[in-house]
Amino acid sequence: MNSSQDTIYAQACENISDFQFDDRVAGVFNDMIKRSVPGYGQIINTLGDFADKFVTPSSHVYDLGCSLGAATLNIRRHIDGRNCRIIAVDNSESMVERCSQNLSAYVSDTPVDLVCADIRDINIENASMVVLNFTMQFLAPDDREMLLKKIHNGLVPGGLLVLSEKLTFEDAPVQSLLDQLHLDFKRANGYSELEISQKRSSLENVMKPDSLPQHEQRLREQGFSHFSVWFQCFNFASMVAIK
Ligand SMILES: C[S@@+](CC[C@H](N)C(=O)[O-])C[C@H]1O[C@@H](n2cnc3c(N)ncnc32)[C@H](O)[C@@H]1O
Ligand SMILES: O=C(O)C(=O)C[C@]1(C(=O)O)C=C[C@@H](O)C=C1
Repeated sequence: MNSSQDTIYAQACENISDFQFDDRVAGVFNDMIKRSVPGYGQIINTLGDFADKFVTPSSHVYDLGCSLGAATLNIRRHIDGRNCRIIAVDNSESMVERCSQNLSAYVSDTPVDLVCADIRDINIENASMVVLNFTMQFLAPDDREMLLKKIHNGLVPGGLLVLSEKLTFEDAPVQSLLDQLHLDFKRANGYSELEISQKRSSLENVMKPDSLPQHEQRLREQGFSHFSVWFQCFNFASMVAIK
């Protein structure tokens, strides 16, 4: 997947505006997320392995907040021949436009409905797998419960939700340690102190991470019977919840 280098926060800016998934971000997103989220590549690859195990014939797979289609592309490779349909949803027109180009670069017999919409407004039905890969953290906290309820209702029995999120920690020294390790990861990937601090300010009002206990409690309250963290690196984790 092509992407220019992310230099969005490289120049000092007087007023940092709230982070948006606009055309500028979409154009560098592949580079941005790989250099910002430790374990992103491994998570994307493993989504294909989950699909192998969970996606049942003639069912639906939902990729909610699909961005450039990295998750959809990987899952699709694993489920060809199962008569399934992937519904990939994002409310950023720039992301959807680029996602469409990325999807058409590969041949597959699994149709993808690429929808430019708010994930709070779509129907979920006959789903054997739903992916929320670093998307729910951008929803208003009050909307998360309703989204997870809708996902639970739309999953078939034994269906899988993969939920990846940035985390907060109730223990202050742990929070500080994992935050620092994440900052070191960004520095090692070539981001300057200015880039790191300007991006942090721009995300402050729009990205509201939860703690692991909050995630587990909310998922169980919405009816998920099985829950585990399957991957964690610093303050980023990916969880599985099974209906
Ligand atoms: C961090 S990115 C997700 C990365 C992507 N899932 C991946 O694995 O490469 C978050 C995405 O969610 C989308 N998004 C945020 N809130 C949304 C909403 N309410 N409805 C639909 N898409 C949303 C953004 O436009 C953005 O593309
Ligand atoms: O927490 C940060 O510093 C991030 O950059 C995280 C994060 C994310 O988790 O989605 C935020 C925005 C971009 O989508 C890429 C990465």
